[in-house]
Amino acid sequence: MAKLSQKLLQSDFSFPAGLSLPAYSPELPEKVIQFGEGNFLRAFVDWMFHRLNQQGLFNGRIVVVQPIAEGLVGKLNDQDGLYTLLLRGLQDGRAVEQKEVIRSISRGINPYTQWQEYLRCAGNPDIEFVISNTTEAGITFDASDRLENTPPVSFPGKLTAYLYHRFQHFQGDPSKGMVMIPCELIDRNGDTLKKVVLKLAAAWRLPSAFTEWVEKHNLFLNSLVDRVVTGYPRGEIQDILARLGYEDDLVNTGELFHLWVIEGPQSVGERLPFTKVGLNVVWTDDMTPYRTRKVRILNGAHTASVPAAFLYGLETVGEMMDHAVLGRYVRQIVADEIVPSIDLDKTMLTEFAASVIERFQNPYIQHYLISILLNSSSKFKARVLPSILEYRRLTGKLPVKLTFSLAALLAAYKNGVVEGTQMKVMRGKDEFTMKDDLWVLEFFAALWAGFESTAAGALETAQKALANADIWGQDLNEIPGLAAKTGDYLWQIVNDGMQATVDRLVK
Ligand SMILES: NC(=O)c1ccc[n+]([C@@H]2O[C@H](COP(=O)([O-])OP(=O)(O)OC[C@H]3O[C@@H](n4cnc5c(N)ncnc54)[C@H](O)[C@@H]3O)[C@@H](O)[C@H]2O)c1
Ligand SMILES: O=P(O)(O)OC[C@@H](O)[C@@H](O)[C@H](O)[C@H](O)CO
Repeated sequence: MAKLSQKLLQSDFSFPAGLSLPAYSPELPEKVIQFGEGNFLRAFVDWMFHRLNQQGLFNGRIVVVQPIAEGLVGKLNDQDGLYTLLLRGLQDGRAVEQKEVIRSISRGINPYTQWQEYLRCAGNPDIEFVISNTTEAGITFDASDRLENTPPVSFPGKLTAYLYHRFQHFQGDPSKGMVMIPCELIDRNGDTLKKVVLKLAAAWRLPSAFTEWVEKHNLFLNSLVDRVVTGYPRGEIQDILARLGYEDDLVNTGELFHLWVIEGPQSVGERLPFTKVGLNVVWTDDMTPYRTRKVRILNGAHTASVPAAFLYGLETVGEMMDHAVLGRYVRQIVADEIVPSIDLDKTMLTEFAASVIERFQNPYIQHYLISILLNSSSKFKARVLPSILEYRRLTGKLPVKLTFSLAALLAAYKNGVVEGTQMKVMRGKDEFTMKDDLWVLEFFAALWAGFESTAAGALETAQKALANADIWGQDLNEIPGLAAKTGDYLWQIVNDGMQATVDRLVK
């Protein structure tokens, strides 16, 4: 089979009916620089710019920078930046599949081997927007990072070097400032990125004129993204390629639903007219309610249910939703514990919760529980713990199932062995991998190594786990009753197994 490429698109190859092909020139100028070549950005931001270009409303393409040494830009360049995106779900009860070849990426740059090429982009006046999604681990201050590194290690380090080069190249021209729109799922991502860039500028002793230029003439917008992106469809790739009739190493999949909330001025919204092509992009001056709603309900429901469902023996979110016990467990968590813990309009929350349940049931996408399990401890802190604390503050009681979800998470590390940067754990006879920060994995490995298999041992394990303020942001033993209840559930999981424990809890 021929590989997807610009040449193939321009040939008389017979593409399948129903596949939408790009209708704009492959030569549009580069106007966006994007840090991250992962599944999410390619199924979301790059798809949105593609939609704008299809209507002639942006007329620009995206240079993709690989933020870490290993990645996909080689594969992207092999396919001239092209890839196939399949968006699938139910619309008014009907199965819908949108198949598109996306052309918005001009090329990929690996700054580890193409540093000068990377810096040349900073001197290109057409490139005015910076997009990023480097996972929650990406926007951090690394005191050991250096401007002299080619490239600096961290994403903010690379961005600071880029902005400094641009500042020098255009001699501080105020009109050459950039608009940064990070997509990382961290609170106020734009503000955080700006702080880290300014901290690096100070640490690197860059001139105050540069700092002033960054502050006055560059915008760092906060944004919130929402779409379930399931990535490369490994379980069905042969079937998909047979239907497409060509090779594509970068096939990407996701749901139809999408929402991008951007806290920024209308003037920028006019330069990025996503709403004119029917995209669900909201420009607002306060994204807080959108974020609380999404992180606590959608991500919270995932994080609070996935360890239990995975240890129960299930593989995907769809299976979990269809399961007699786990399906009820997730719905009860959302309706009875998460929604009541959020201090926002209840009708709006209930409607959003219903749409989330519907999205989780999407029969056309395979969202693997193991992929959601990644970095669960920091996700629990940001996405579930606030609901536990707020529920208790509002009702004086601990939410039963969310408390249980903490025990289920602790159980997921049981008897784990750290190998390299990952942890190997057994689920029955099968081995699986827990991926998290190494220090978190090492903590849990040591904790479970000292476990005494009794009810008292489970309580002690829970207490020690909850005492780790580096993980949870506070000593959770201070929450009355939480350690005792978590220890109790943990013992039930260890002694009776996950299946019997969840069955009992839900019934
Ligand atoms: N997949 C989804 O449904 C979805 C939806 C909304 C938000 N997100 C967020 O997007 C992030 C990426 O998801 P994805 O599905 O694209 O994953 P992915 O594995 O396909 O891509 C990860 C990207 O992050 C970069 N990266 C990883 N570690 C990094 C580090 N330490 N520093 C800098 N860059 C780093 C990689 O180079 C890659 O570009 C997730 O962390 C998630 O929070 C995902
Ligand atoms: O992507 P993660 O790993 O941060 O979290 C897993 C899911 O909760 C997440 O991907 C959601 O599906 C997504 O945030 C929906 O917009």
